Amino acid sequence: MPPKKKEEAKPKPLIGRVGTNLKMGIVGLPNAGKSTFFNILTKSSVPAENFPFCTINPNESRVPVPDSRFDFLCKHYEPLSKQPAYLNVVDIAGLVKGASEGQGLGNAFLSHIKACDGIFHMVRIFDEPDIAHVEGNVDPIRDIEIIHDELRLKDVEIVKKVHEDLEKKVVRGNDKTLKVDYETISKVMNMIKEEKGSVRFNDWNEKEIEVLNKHLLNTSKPMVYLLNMSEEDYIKKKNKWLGKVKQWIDEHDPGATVIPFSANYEYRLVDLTDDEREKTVKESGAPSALEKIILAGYRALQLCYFFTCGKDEVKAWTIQVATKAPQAAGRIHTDFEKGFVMAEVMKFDDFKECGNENAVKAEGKYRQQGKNYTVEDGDIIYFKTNTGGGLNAAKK
Ligand SMILES: Nc1ncnc2c1ncn2[C@@H]1O[C@H](COP(=O)(O)OP(=O)(O)OP(=O)(O)O)[C@@H](O)[C@H]1O
Ligand SMILES: [Mg+2]
Repeated sequence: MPPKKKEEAKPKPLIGRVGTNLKMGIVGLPNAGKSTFFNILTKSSVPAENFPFCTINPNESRVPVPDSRFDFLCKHYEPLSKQPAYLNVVDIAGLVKGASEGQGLGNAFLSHIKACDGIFHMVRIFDEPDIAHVEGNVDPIRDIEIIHDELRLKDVEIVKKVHEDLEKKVVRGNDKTLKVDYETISKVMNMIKEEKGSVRFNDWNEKEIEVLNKHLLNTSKPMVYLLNMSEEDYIKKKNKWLGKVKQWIDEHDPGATVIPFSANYEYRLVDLTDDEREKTVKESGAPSALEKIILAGYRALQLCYFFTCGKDEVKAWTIQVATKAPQAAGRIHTDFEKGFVMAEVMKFDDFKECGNENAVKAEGKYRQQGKNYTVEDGDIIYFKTNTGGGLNAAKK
């Protein structure tokens, strides 16, 4: 008897919006360093001033995702056009205690967060007497708790309404089609009613995730903590809050990415020429944390990319993790999804090791994959499609 074909584990759907145009929002108290960080990321000219609420409208930017594999491919193919993957980042005005009840920019700010898919949580651990702190003094744990609380309280407000509405329909109206919705939302309500409760901390099943994705709650968004320290502390790798904040996060948000950095130091580095930057980093012994931060944001959104390569273009195509080959082809053109025949896939490491496509083929490592193939990060792909009658190798 032939061996039973192993069932491929179906990946769980992701919590959040479906798509590749996802965004990280920078969230934190006023004067935490959000706009400074945004400016560094984009080198754009958002005002970064020493007064609260200098960012009134959300500012959005696209930041190239650094990747040595992409650089290698560009060097190899010397293409006319180079298209890296991008991370979308939004600078959001500072949130204050009571925002969920309309304090500060209140609800406007919270609706900006709603439009984001993940959060860079900017935490001020720099002590700088000239830069005002809305709460009067530097205390990052209190600040983190304020942000968590406001995000949670806004969710409570939203969920309460949804819950009441579902209760009417399911309990009183006996509408069975909304039973899962009602049960899931009741579970969410019990969870976030509690102080420090968060949707993201629970392990939801597929049906529940479908319900959650109708509401895109704040506390379901992945969070990357950025601990903004003074330049001096960053270079010395010492700060009195660092240990305490990490411990708090370990306890209350286990598994979250935490990156200490210094917005001031990065701001200085970003204006230097490559040579000057290299010299500064060598002298200080403190490398830039920017690449790490961008990658952490990209990963938090559960995005990855495959490459298409040729003399015309080397391009990284963003997809959500666990995307199948036809849907990945659909990123290039919707016709490629409809007319998908196969994906010819090289692994980047094989390509690097062998030196060129023919050598990869000769080694038998150039693989033809069908519609059930799950594209992996860094795959180099040629799609074959039957659009237009014939069989086409489709790159772009
Ligand atoms: N690591 C740091 N050390 C010292 N000063 C810093 C650091 N990071 C930022 N600053 C300074 O703090 C001030 C406020 O920064 P920024 O405008 O970026 O804050 P913000 O979080 O965007 O505030 P708002 O919510 O009001 O928009 C600026 O003067 C900036 O130069
Ligand atoms: Mg700002």
